[in-house]
Amino acid sequence: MTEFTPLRSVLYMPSSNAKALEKAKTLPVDAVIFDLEDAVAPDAKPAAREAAAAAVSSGDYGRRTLTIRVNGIGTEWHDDDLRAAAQAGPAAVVVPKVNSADEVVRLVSALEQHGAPEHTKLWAMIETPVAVLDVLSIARASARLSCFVMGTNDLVKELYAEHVPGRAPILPSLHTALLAARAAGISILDGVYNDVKDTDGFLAECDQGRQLGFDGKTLIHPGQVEGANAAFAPSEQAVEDARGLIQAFEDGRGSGVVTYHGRMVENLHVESARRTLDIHDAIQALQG
Ligand SMILES: CC(C)(COP(=O)(O)OP(=O)(O)OC[C@H]1O[C@@H](n2cnc3c(N)ncnc32)[C@H](O)[C@@H]1OP(=O)(O)O)[C@@H](O)C(=O)NCCC(=O)NCCSC(=O)C[C@H](O)C(=O)O
Ligand SMILES: [Mg+2]
Repeated sequence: MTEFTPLRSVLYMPSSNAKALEKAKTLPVDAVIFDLEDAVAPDAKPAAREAAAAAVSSGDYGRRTLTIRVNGIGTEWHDDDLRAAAQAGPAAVVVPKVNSADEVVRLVSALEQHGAPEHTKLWAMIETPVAVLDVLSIARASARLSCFVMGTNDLVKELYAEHVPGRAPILPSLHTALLAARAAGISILDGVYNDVKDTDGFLAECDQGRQLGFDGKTLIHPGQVEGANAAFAPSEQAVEDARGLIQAFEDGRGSGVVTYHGRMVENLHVESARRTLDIHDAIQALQG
């Protein structure tokens, strides 16, 4: 058994879109976010809430990690969404625009009051300036908080910034959230890429997200799934290197440092290599 749950590809879909809900059963996504927030029109929200809860309870999505994104704190739909999501018992309830540790504590308490099972975690979206500025305390607010999800559209909007290749305007925010997630030992997912027809731009952003340290990427279209799965999985070369490096270190047992293919190897590199193999094994197990 491995402790990793792969979250390479995490697909949002409007819970009001029956076709999309059906389609997701056939897609090789690691996780699904049944959305009740931005992608659902106000009139459609009650029916979408029911559809999301039914989808989670259906057992029709195989090994995919299922989550529900509720409407934000303070909106007219939030309480009903949270209750329905808690009772459906998905892997996580995703809450947009979480702004403080206090909000996390209150969300967790509400989930518990609504009878959420223990396996239902909280995923907090980091998408406002105040959240970024307080992100470490948010990350540490509750053991039930297991993942950050970057909301890069809202972040760009709130900063009066622009969407540009390379994402320079929001890199400080992405780095800060990553630092907090790693310090707290939780997962963190990159934001979405809006242009569903721009494959090159999307793949470049996946590579950037992996290099920064994200565990995976949130997606908005089935055409983005394959690219994210490839980008956030260790390559064959990386797996081979990890095995070779560990072997080289074990062969040199007793000496704290060896070389592998000319590169210095110390215990910290072995730990990284073991993590690579754990992620690889978890992905293999998912596919098996
Ligand atoms: C972006 C879209 C509106 C495009 O829709 P459409 O033009 O219908 O796409 P296609 O015709 O290419 O679709 C082909 C088939 O795939 C299905 N489909 C499309 N999108 C999804 C999906 N997300 N999940 C599952 N299935 C999907 C179509 O039904 C077609 O099926 P078929 O005919 O049977 O072959 C659309 O992709 C879409 O609505 N995407 C999701 C949008 C969304 O959820 N937005 C909210 C989340 S993003 C966000 O808010 C992030 C954050 O908060 C931030 O601040 O950044
Ligand atoms: Mg948002």
